[in-house]
Amino acid sequence: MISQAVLLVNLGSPDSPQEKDVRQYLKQFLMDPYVVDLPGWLRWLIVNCLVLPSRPKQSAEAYQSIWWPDGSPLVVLTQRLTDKLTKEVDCPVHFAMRYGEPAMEKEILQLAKTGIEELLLVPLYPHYAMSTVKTCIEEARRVLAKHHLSLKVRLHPVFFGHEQYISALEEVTKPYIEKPFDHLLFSYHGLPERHLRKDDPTGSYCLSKPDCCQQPHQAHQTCYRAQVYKTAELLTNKLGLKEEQYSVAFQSRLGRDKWLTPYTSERLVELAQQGVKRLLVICPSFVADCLETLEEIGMQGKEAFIEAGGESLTLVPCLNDDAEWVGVLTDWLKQSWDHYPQLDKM
Ligand SMILES: C=CC1=C(C)c2cc3[nH]c(cc4nc(cc5[nH]c(cc1n2)c(C)c5CCC(=O)O)C(CCC(=O)O)=C4C)c(C)c3C=C
Ligand SMILES: [Fe+2]
Ligand SMILES: [Fe+2]
Repeated sequence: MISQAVLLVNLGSPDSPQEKDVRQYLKQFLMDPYVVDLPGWLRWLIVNCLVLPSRPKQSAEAYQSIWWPDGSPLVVLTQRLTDKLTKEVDCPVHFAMRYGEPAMEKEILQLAKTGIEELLLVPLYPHYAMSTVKTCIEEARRVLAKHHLSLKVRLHPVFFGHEQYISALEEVTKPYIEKPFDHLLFSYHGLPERHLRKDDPTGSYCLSKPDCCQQPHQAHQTCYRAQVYKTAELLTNKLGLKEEQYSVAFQSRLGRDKWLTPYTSERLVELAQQGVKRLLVICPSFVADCLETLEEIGMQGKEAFIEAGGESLTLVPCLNDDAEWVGVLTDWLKQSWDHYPQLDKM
């Protein structure tokens, strides 16, 4: 039997909600070439001259409004999930964050020192994007090369359409749709449209026509938009919702580029103006509640919706450390890992 370990990876948070820690975190995050995918000198200029002078103060206030006594909700919830999985799975289960602490480098090194031979990297993102999954893969590759580690690293694939993932989402959503509501909004984290084109393996399919994501195509293996629409379609089918009962929008736009549309901020106002009073919002691009769900939707979004004439905005919680989700991950981790691709063969 070879010795194995699991490393769950999520995005990460600042060390504290203080402005100086938020600045350091934003700097590391936004200097990542898979996030701000511009030539190095231009990225440096934008991050240092446009973002860092003002954003840390604004983001720190947002973080302060959702921070928990034991830390950032994203980190605390990922820790709780890890603790529950540790009790179910026979090998060590650790978690790391792509930005901030616990850093991927530290966790991979710590596991390598225990003498494990095989590591399963599980990016906690249902949908592929270069700013999430790809950057985790590249960071793992960098760490392996830097420390000359001969560890076999396998990658858990994205799970946007996996039946068990959809069932876990159904379980957390059901109690909310059983009460009266007018509309369910799927609010996914947005991306610059350019990222979709860059990741398109055919080089020409993504965004070539308005309904490109609705036609089956090999480009969808890395098409974030096609994948998020698939999650919405599968979940609403399971919940038995009609097309007019739900819609999809994209949140958290940053900068002046064109991001995926429609924007959540605009859609919330539109829905209120169309007469929607009781709105449910679900955010399936996040597996754990975080700044983007608790503050952007649960606070700012709610205020905007009510100001535009809506009556209530209810946020459906993320999967977090929900028992059904723990069961699904346990199943995936206990299966044979042979079919998970090896990083050095990808
Ligand atoms: C779920 C997938 C995510 C994608 C895709 C993503 C892309 C992306 N994000 C930014 C910029 C920011 N995102 C921020 C916070 C944040 N983003 C995600 C996830 C995705 N990002 C999460 C889970 C969080 C919350 C972290 C937490 O601590 O709770 C932030 C920081 C906060 C702020 O200042 O608004 C920024 C900045 C870009 C540019 C991008 C794609 C190019
Ligand atoms: Fe983000
Ligand atoms: Fe597409």
